[in-house]
Amino acid sequence: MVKNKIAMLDVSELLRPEPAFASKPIGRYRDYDIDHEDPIKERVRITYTEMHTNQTVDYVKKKMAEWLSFDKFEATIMEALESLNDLVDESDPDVNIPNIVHAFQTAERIRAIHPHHDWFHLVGLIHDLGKVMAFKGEPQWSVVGDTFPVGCAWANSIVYKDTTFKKNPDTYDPRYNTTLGIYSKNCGLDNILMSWGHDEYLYRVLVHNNTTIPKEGLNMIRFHSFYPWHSGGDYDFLCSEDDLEMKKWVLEFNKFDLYTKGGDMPDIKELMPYYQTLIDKYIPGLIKW
Ligand SMILES: O[C@H]1[C@H](O)[C@@H](O)[C@H](O)[C@@H](O)[C@H]1O
Ligand SMILES: [Fe+2]
Ligand SMILES: [Fe+2]
Repeated sequence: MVKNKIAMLDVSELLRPEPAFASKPIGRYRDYDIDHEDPIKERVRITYTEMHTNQTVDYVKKKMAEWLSFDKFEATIMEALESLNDLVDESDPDVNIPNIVHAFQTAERIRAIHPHHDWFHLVGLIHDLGKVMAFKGEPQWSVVGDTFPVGCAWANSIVYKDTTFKKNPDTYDPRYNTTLGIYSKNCGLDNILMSWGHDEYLYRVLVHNNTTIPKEGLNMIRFHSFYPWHSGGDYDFLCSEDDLEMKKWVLEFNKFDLYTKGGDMPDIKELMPYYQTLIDKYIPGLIKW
């Protein structure tokens, strides 16, 4: 069933040509070089330093217990989206404007390339909505940025890996600092503890509220920030065969998530009615967050 739906997507997209819509040269995205004189680079570096210092097995378990009771507030998807007007993501070297613009840029480009998959347009629009946690007391380092598994050794492709984990107690914990750590080989991504952030939270919110977004769309949301895996070439040993199959679709999503950053400003007001119809179709009404 799931496979059929995936097969309907345009596979030529999977060749990952340089997306024609990228607004700057591809190599200029995701620049995490350290430059203490550059205020945006410093903002990004500090956010990751706090994240990599504090995201531990115990921390993730605590956050899951706290957020996955879905008793924090109620809001429609559109209300949550509008709140992103007030959020500038401090982990992102490519976006220095409110996240709602990024939501519409991602969604509109997906819509242009995959016109027939309306659920995919919606995934583009809402994929970062888990960032609402930042308005409910979570520091940005616990909400935004790339994700990575806790409970096993930090992989080399994690950004700033060599400098930012030095004060994290799990770095020195023999239960957690081997390649496999607490996991078994190919145990499946569903069975690992990921650093706490907006991906897992939104995925769980959608499932809890009985969304009808197809599985491949839910996985795009759940793993879109797992760059060390989908783009860094690490952690395949934790994956099941299904996970490896799914990676192609996460990468397909990533193209739009990343390379639309800095592109044309969407006319949000004009686009709202179309996206409201998608919300009504796949995740209507008041949502428990
Ligand atoms: O800084 C960005 C941003 O926080 C995105 O929402 C997240 O998905 C990316 O992984 C990250 O690099
Ligand atoms: Fe994101
Ligand atoms: Fe995003």
